[in-house]
Amino acid sequence: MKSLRTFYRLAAPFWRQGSQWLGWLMLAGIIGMGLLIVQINVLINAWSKTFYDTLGEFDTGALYALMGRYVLYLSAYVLIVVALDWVRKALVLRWRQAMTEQFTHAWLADQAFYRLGLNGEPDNPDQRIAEDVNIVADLSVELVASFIINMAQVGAFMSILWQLSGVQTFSLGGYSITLSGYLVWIVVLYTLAGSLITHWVGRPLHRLNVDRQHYEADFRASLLRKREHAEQIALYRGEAVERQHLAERFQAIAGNWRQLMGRERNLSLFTVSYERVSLIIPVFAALPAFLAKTITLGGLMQIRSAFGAVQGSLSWFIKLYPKLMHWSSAVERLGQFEQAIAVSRCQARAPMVGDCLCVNGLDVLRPDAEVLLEDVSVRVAQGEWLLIAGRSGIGKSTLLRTLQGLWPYCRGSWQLPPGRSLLLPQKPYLPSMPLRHLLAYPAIEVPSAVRLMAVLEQVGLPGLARRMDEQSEWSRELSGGEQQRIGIARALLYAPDTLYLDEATNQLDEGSARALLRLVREELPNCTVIGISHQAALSTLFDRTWSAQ
Ligand SMILES: Nc1ncnc2c1ncn2[C@@H]1O[C@H](COP(=O)(O)OP(=O)(O)OP(=O)(O)O)[C@@H](O)[C@H]1O
Repeated sequence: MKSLRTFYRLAAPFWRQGSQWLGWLMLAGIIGMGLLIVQINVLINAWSKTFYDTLGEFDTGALYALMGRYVLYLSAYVLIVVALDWVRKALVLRWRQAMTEQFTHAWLADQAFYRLGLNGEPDNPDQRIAEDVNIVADLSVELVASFIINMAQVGAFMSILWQLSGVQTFSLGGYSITLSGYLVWIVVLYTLAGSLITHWVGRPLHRLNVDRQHYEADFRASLLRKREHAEQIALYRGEAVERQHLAERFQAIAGNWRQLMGRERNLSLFTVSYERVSLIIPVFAALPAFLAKTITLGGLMQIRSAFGAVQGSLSWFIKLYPKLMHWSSAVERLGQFEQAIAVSRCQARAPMVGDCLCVNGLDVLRPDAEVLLEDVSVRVAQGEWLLIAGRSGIGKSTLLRTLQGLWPYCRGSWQLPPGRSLLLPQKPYLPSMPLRHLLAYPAIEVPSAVRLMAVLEQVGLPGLARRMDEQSEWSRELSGGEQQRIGIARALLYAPDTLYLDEATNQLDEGSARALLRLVREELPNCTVIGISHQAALSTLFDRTWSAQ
C-alpha cells in the first residue's frame, strides 16, 4: 500500500501533464492491443474445441480449413505482440525521460545535490536517477498493462468456464449440494490460496531488493572513486588496501545475493509446484463428466484451455511477484530520494540582496550544532577587497559556503551585494570537456576564440591556446598551479560583480599569485573580492583584513 502511495506521488507529475495525451494514447494502445490478444485467445479456445471434435470425426477436408484459420489467428497474434512491445518500449522511454528530467532538475535546483552530500543521505543519488527511474518506468508499464490484460482475460474466459462447468450436484457429509460453475470456484479458491502463500513466502524479497540496489550502487561508486583517484592511489601504492576495500564491498553484495537466492528458491519451490498442479486440476475436475459422456473430447480440451487461461491470468500476482518486489524496492528508493530532496530544499536559505555585502550577528555551526564562528558581523563596500584571516580549521571556507546559501547549519542573517558572483575554490572543477567550454564555465555562452586566447595569455597559459577544442582529462594533466590559473581565467571571462577566492592561488608561488591577483584588480576594477589566503605576500593586495575568531 505504501509503495502504491509513493508510486502515485512519483508518477502523477508525468501523467497529469496536459501535454501527455500521447502518453495516455500509447497506454490505451498497449491495453487495446492486449485486449485484442485476449480476443484471439478466446477464438483459439473455440477453435480448439472444433479442431479436436473434427479430429475425432476424421474429417480431413474440414481439418485443412481449420488449420488455415489457425494460421490467420497466429499471424494476427504475432503482429499484435510485436507492435505492443514496440509501443511499450516507446512509452517507457518517454516516461523515463520525463522522470529523469524531473529528478535531475529537483536534485540540481537550489544546490540540493550539495546539501544532500553533507550528511551522506540518501546513498547513491546517481544510481537512483540512472537505474531506479528506469526500473520504475519499465516495470510500471509492464505491470499495469499486464494487470488490465490479465483481468480482461479472466473476464472473457470466466464466462466460458462457467458455461462449461454447467450445474453439478455433489454429496458432502450426507448432504446433496447443487453448484453452478464449480470449475470457476475451484480456480478462484486455488489462485487465492496460491497468492496468499506466495506473499507469505516472498515478503522478505522487498527488503532484500532494496538492500541489493544499495550494495550494487556502493560497489560501483567505489570502483568509480578508484578511477577518479588513480594517481593518488598509485603514488601511495595503496593497491592492497583498495583490493581489500573492494572485496569487503563485494562481500555485502554476495551476502545479500545468497539471502535473495534462498528466498527465491523457497518461492520457486512453491510457484513451480503450483504451476504444474494447475495443469492437471481441470482434467481431473472434468473427468467424471467426460466419462459420463456429458462432454466430448473437444469439450474436455476446451475446459482445460479455458481453466488454464483463467488460472494463468488470476495468477498474475503469483507469476509477477519477484518483479513486483523489484518494482516496489525501486519505488521506495525513489520515494526516499524525492523526500530527501524536498527536506534539503526546505533547508535552503535564499540570502537577501542589498546594496553591499553585510553580515549581521551570524553564527556558523557544524552539522552537530557545535559553534564554529560566533556572532560574525562584517560589511564590505562595493569594489572593496576584503581578506579573511584566521587559523586553519576555524571555519573560513564554511563562512563563504554559508554566505552562498550552501551551508544550512547557521543562525542569523546577512545580505549579498547585487549582480552575479563567482567562488573560486582551491581545487577548481575541471571536468573532461573541450577547453573552450572549460574556460567559460559556469557560463553557458562561450566567448570568442580571440578573447579566450587573450585570457590564456594573461594568466600564463599561452601553450593551451592551440588546444581549444581538445577534451582532455584536465584535472589529471594540469599541475595544481596551472589548474588555479584556469580558475583565474574563468573569473576574468565570467566577470562577476563579487568574487570569492577560497585559497584560489595557494598552489602557486607567491610572485605568480600576486601577479594574478593584480591582473584581476586591473581587469575587474569594480568587482568586490572576498578572499581567504594563508599566503602572507597577498595581504597587501587587499584593502582590509578581517580576522575570524
Ligand atoms: N561537510 C562537513 N561536515 C562536517 N564538518 C565539516 C564539513 N565541512 C567542514 N567541516 C568542519 O568545519 C571546520 C571548518 O572547516 P573549514 O574548511 O571552514 O576551515 P578553514 O578555516 O577554511 O580551514 P583551512 O584554512 O584549513 O582551509 C573543520 O573542522 C571541518 O572539519
